[in-house]
Amino acid sequence: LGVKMLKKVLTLVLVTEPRRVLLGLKKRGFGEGRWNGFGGKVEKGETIVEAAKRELEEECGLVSDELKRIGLLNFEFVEDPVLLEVHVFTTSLYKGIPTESSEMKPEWFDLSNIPFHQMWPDDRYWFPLFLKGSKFTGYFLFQGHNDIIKHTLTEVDTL
Ligand SMILES: CSc1nc2ncnc(N)c2[nH]1
Repeated sequence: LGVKMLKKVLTLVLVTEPRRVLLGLKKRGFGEGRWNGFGGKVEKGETIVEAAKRELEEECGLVSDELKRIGLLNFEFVEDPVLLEVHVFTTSLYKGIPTESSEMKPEWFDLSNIPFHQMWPDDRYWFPLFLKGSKFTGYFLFQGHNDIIKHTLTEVDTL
């Protein structure tokens, strides 16, 4: 059996206002054409939270001092020996105006109108937990980028 060796630590930030959430349309690369949260890799010498704040500003121009940890998601792709460990954050406290970047085109979505058909398929599972304010941990095994062949998802009190 192929042993899953590599682990990539990534961040994902969901910016909310009372009745809407900010998502970014990925313009190129991994997840292109899907509405994503904002985030990316954790560089050497920065903490996970620092990375989340940096990526948020780089990808849509928003600066937030206060990110709240809400989830830990692990993704595996059967074709690829890298485990993605994604630290999920949310904030409603930020400065700036969502601005298109080379990576992302930001747009606000009403909470009753999340474009799940144009998002990563795992979102349908954990977004409802995020929207009701739960903390969660999950694991999703993908076949390609569209099919989830196995998953676990647990609401937790502490991460
Ligand atoms: C690789 S699986 C994945 N699900 C996601 N949901 C929302 N935003 C992302 N960047 C996501 N990546």
